[in-house]
Amino acid sequence: MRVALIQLAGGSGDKKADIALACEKIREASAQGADIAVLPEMFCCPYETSAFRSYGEAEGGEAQAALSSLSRELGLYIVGGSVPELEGDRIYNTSYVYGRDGVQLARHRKVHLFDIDVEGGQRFMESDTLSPGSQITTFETEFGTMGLCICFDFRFEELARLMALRGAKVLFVPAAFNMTTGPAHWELMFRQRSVDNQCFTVGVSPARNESASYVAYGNSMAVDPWGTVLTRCGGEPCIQYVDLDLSRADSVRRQLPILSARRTDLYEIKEV
Ligand SMILES: NC(=O)CCC(=O)C(=O)O
Repeated sequence: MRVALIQLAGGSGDKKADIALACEKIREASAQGADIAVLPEMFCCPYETSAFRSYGEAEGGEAQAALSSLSRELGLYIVGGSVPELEGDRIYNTSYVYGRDGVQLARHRKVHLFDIDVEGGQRFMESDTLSPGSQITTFETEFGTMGLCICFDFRFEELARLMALRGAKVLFVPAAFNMTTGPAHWELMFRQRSVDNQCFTVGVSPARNESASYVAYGNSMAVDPWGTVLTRCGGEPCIQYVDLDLSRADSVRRQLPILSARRTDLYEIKEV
């Protein structure tokens, strides 16, 4: 299963141009034999709370239509980063996945909104304009079950564990860490989730743009079930390809039986 991590220089402020760039890079990935192309969080919208409504779209909107028809034309899966999704008065940070036939296979609305205020570092309040989703998302492919969540969601180990317990052997994470938390936690988090859940993890970020109000860390990466980093971008726009053999997850789970050896009878805080 060949995965293309497409680290885009998106968020230019021109939504049509960002969608066109994403489509051009997905075509390039398809020509390199990718089965699954993965885009970053908010790939056609500046990552600013004030931008989410004006760049947002309802179900079936411009970005989704473009990705759906491209997946059908090229016959590959697309994990379509995320877009601001408009529903009534609400805005969600939503990732759509399309199958080889262009049909929507999954929709994940970011469950944990990114509200942080690090002293001397990054402050961001998604909850100023976004609403949280409330579903755990997995989807089926001919390669097996896949999990999907968005950036800050991945800090919450329970969510990753639940995707793994549903059978996911690869966790896809469109994301956009920043220059405060990225250097400290990005690699650690992907390796940690991979080791804990004995699965592959794939994180795809926008490229770093020093003139943006929110500077993404980049460093899109894929990690295997042993915790080894298989591929990694730097800060520049790039596409990295990685071939994943999902039987490696079964093999690691057999040799080091973490998931099956859990003592779920003990993992509950009881009133005393
Ligand atoms: N877009 C996000 O959710 C950013 C998450 C992040 O940077 C973090 O440190 O967590």
